[in-house]
Amino acid sequence: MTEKKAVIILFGGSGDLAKRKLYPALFQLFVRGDLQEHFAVIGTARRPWSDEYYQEIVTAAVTNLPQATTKQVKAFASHFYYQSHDVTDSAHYVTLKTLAEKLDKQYDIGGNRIYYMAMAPEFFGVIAGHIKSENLLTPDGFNRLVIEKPFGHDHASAKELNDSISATFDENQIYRIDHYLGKEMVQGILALRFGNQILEPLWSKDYIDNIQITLAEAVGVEERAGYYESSGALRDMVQNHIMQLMAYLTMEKPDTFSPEVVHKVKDALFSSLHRYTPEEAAQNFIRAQYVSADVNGQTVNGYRQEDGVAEDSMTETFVAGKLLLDTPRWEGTPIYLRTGKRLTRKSTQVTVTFKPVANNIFATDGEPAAPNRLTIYVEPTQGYRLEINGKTLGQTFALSQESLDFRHDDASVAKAPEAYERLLLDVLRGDQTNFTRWAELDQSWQYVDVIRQAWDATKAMPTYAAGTMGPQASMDLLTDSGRDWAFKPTHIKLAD
Ligand SMILES: NC(=O)C1=CN([C@@H]2O[C@H](COP(=O)(O)OP(=O)(O)OC[C@H]3O[C@@H](n4cnc5c(N)ncnc54)[C@H](OP(=O)(O)O)[C@@H]3O)[C@@H](O)[C@H]2O)C=CC1
Ligand SMILES: O=C1O[C@H](COP(=O)(O)O)[C@@H](O)[C@H](O)[C@H]1O
Repeated sequence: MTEKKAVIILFGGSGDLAKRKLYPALFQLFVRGDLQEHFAVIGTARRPWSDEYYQEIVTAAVTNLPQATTKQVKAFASHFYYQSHDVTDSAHYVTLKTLAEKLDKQYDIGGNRIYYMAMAPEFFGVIAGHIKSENLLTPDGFNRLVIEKPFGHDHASAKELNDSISATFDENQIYRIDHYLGKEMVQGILALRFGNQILEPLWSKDYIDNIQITLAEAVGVEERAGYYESSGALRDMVQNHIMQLMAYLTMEKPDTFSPEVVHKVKDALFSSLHRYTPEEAAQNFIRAQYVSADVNGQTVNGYRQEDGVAEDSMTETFVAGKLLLDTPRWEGTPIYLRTGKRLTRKSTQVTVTFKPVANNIFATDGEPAAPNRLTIYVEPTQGYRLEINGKTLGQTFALSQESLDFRHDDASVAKAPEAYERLLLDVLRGDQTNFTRWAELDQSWQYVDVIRQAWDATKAMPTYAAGTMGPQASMDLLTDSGRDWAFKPTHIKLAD
């Protein structure tokens, strides 16, 4: 493995994301040797911390990780420096530049810079503007911008944001994070699709009846009402994570596995989203909000009773919908998606239901054979299950459903890199495959805006009881065409 070199300037160094995700991910890269001697992190935020205090914060964030030894943690934390900095004040960028140059020399980095925006999105454009106006970009090595979600609030604000960062960074320097793209089993969709001759030729409307994507969460809004109230499930989960999963499930096969080619086929896929009129969107996408319920003997708050949520909040905590693609491969094949908070249990999974065999010669009553079904378990379980028909044991010839199951074991899952670790390594390596591009967001925001527009035209906010899999209307989306959600958990598990 070649050691990676960079000065990482982290805007929002005292924030929750930095402490919970970024420091642990960087530490794992350090332990694995991807980062060794030639890196430095400059954390910035307004609070007046010293380098020593900042290093204590970083130490606390990584000290309890399973692989952490005191020696390693100390060596790791010594690479961290702090600058008190208000991102709106251009004078601070001058000192930031000087410090970055000093550390570049000290650690023999060669001019590489990563600018990580772990702050509220309203600051993204301001920071990018100052990086340019105060000449922070280095001519010698690489300059890469990592930008957190949410990337905009709607199409107009996403475009405005994109224009503002694009005034400083080229598209090939921008790494827009969608942490689902860093998940093992999301990346595994590509392996499954394009690495198996038994699947690849069947992956189309000719053989597949429907695809279902579920991102179910057991938790409620937690402490994030401030953000979630203005977001809701459609913007928080559908526009980004679900759309990305959908693209990996349905895009054409890239000729090579390179970022440019993967993005080219993804761009084409996003351009083929079948756009609904607002009336069609209202029929094909439903929303709802969770209400209080007794779950496993405990009363669980409804969304409107959560801290920071308005009593008359019109924010949806659940979305289900039917999406169509205008491509020869998928014309007419429904892709059902749903996501929500306070559902029966945490589970991200995909189910691909194949069409039943034509002319079931084993049926005496003309009944079709059960359809084959492939389930991809993304999280917390990670693995696959293929349901097939076999002969029922015994004398009479009848079909019975059997399954081929594979699960990654817990120990291997625990050892595998976490999403942020994978993505940070990709940034260090300069691999943009697992990041989103503007062309995709351009399309997905336009798609989602129509749904929002349709919902905003009505005052109705349907509800579902906490601990269930959403409202009846979500089931009706499928039952109307004789289908059913494949994932129907019964045992409620609100805490993981
Ligand atoms: N937390 C999470 O799990 C996730 C977060 N994200 C995204 O990551 C980003 C950061 O989120 P999160 O860490 O939770 O947010 P926090 O509110 O915890 O952190 C915000 C950071 O910004 C700093 N800050 C605020 N205003 C200024 C300013 N004017 N100048 C300089 N620094 C400032 C704060 O420090 P100070 O107050 O000292 O200035 C703090 O370090 C957001 O875009 C969020 O949507 C995405 C996915 C998950
Ligand atoms: O981006 C987000 O994702 C989380 C769910 O992520 P997961 O990795 O736990 O599946 C969600 O809770 C949050 O609301 C959203 O902002």
